[in-house]
Amino acid sequence: MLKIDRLVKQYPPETKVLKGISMEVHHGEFIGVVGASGSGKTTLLKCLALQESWTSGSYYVDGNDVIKQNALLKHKVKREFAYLEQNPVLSPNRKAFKNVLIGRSSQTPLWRMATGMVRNDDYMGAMDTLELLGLLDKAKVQTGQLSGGEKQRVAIARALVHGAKVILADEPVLGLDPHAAEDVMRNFQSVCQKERCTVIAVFHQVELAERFCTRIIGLADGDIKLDIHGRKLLQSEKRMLQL
Ligand SMILES: Nc1ncnc2c1ncn2[C@@H]1O[C@H](COP(=O)(O)OP(=O)(O)OP(=O)(O)O)[C@@H](O)[C@H]1O
Repeated sequence: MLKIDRLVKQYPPETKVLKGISMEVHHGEFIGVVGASGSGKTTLLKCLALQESWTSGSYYVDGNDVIKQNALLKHKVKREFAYLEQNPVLSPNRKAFKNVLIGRSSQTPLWRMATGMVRNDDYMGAMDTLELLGLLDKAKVQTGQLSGGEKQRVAIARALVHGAKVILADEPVLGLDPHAAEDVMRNFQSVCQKERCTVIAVFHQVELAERFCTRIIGLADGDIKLDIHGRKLLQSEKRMLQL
């Protein structure tokens, strides 16, 4: 479904952060990206989400060359891919479902955004997604009053609500205690399985990637140094990735 061929990302004047990443991603995979701080994990996700330009390389989505083709295809990719940023910003004074609705804003006419009049479909979509994430009972609670794990699930719901096929999540459980992180990950995984999403997620904690991902990619110094399926990392592999 995704084919990345020799992706190079260089920031001016000459900081080469990604040095020629090649990989294929198949439909339904749940990939964990691990690596030491500064290895290029966030940059990789941003390039895949087209939030960052590519210095060079080819990118095929369902066989279409995204880099070379027209703006329409880029727009389609951006719409069908959800990018869940590190530390997502939520409005604490809005109810949880209103924060989720922001995820549908690209499909909402301006006048509705301005007047706050929500279409029934949008409302139902937000509530359905919150239910899938086990948060229906908190849908009308002010977001600022939710726990860290609940806020994280609101952010995930916001990313999911526009029916994304591919989810690119940067540290989806950042800052949560192990118990809450496990809970959020379990929800996240089951929703993605149910909705048949493909996921690429960055993790600081290798154990979470080992527990929830079907495949683990290890980055070091801007390149893929490890690509394993269905098993834990060996101690020697952790040392190589400086984890
Ligand atoms: N906009 C930018 N301009 C210049 N250099 C950048 C920019 N963004 C990132 N970098 C550099 O690219 C390198 C990789 O950054 P990136 O955020 O991708 O790493 P990471 O593996 O996600 O790190 P962490 O685990 O600490 O979040 C870092 O050395 C960083 O300083």
